[in-house]
Amino acid sequence: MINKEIVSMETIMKANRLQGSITIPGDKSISHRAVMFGSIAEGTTHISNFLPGADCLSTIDCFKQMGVKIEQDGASVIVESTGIDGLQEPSQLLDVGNSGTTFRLMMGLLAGRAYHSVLAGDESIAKRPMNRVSIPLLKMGAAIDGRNNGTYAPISIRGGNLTGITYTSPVASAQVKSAILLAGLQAKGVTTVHEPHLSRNHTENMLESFGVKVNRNGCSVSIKGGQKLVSTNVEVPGDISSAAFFLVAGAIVPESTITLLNVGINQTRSGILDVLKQMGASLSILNRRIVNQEEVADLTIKTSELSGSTIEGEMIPRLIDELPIIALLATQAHGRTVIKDAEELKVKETNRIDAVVDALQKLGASITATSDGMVIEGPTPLHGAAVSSLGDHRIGMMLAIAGCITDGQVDLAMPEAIRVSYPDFFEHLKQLRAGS
Ligand SMILES: O=C(O)C1=C[C@@H](OP(=O)(O)O)[C@@H](O)[C@H](O)C1
Ligand SMILES: C=C(OP(=O)(O)O)C(=O)O
Repeated sequence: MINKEIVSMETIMKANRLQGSITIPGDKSISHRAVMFGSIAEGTTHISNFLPGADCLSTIDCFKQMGVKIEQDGASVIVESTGIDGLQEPSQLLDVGNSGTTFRLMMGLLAGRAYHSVLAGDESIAKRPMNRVSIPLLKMGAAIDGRNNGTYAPISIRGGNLTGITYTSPVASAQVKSAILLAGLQAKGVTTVHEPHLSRNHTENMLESFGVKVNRNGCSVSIKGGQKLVSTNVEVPGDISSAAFFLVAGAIVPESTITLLNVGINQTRSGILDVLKQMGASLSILNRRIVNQEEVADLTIKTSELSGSTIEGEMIPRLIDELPIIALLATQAHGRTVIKDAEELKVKETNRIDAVVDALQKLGASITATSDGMVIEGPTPLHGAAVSSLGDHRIGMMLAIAGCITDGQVDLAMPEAIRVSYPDFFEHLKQLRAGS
């Protein structure tokens, strides 16, 4: 969120070209889950290529506070647990920092624990709706409260004694689905979640790796309570949501060729690849392989002639976090791009419809907000301006990539927000500018 006092500033100048290859850091969603599931599985879990971003470090801190032994050294993590019943009642508030994923998945987990806990986070977290998770967890029998009748953090939970439910979620949200499944794991009977479109399925994939049986049927998933997780090793693939910034950079900066190594391309996450192809980008998907139930590939992108497109419906959950950078891509495409069915953008780290539209308008883009997305006309030359990440990592990275094509520099306030998901972002951008 906007601080009155600007902490720091990053200046980004136009790039003549971007060349080279980057190994994309670990996936944020999968890193969170590896720590969480390792912490409730009996035994030792070794995690490699863990994302040491601020959000995932918050997840580690929360479990350490509940007595789990976790050693983290960069991208390598060792979790030692006696199982879910070994999690101790936290004596202090659990601080998730800026991480919605930590908050909502922990709500589901703590709903099954027969003790008291309180979850809180930063200013942005305090504005994000948590009732999407409190409502189903209350139905399962947990006692949950928070500001505005359990809607906003801090949220207090007194868990235990849960009964399985069948829940139809009004939103396609992996955080909601995962929270209910984690509560369901500790509930009597079977718990089923139906969602309007399939959201990312890393929870289902990884629960299976930890020995839990999960039944999937289209947009529905069921789990039987009482199953125990058995520790395993997790190799985290690179994060496609981080790769997206350099995919777009490669497509819009002149004379560029960028290769991104080790990128997770799970079908429920790879909407950005479909959109790039649909818009005419020169994109190659190479060396496809499966790592721990997750598909991985190397991606090469070149400067491309692009045309506008419509992005809507079931595609939205497959690229929800990529929409800010897709908006930038659309400013350089011929014709109109329409993004709809994306109201969820309003409840992320910022209202990402307003944040994207305001910032890109400052740079000279032809972009307007709609009630459920945005409309962009292109191509438009962009110019430099003073802008801010507003404390939102994805807005910060989008603006840094915009600075690579603007006439005149982009002065980006609050660039430190980027540490949440991509601590090496500016280093990687520098390497590509240098053509290494
Ligand atoms: O489950 C996850 O790891 C995430 C799910 C998505 O949120 P929603 O579940 O709110 O769609 C996504 O935006 C977030 O960055 C990570
Ligand atoms: C929305 C995001 O994360 P979270 O919900 O975990 O804060 C994101 O990474 O873009």
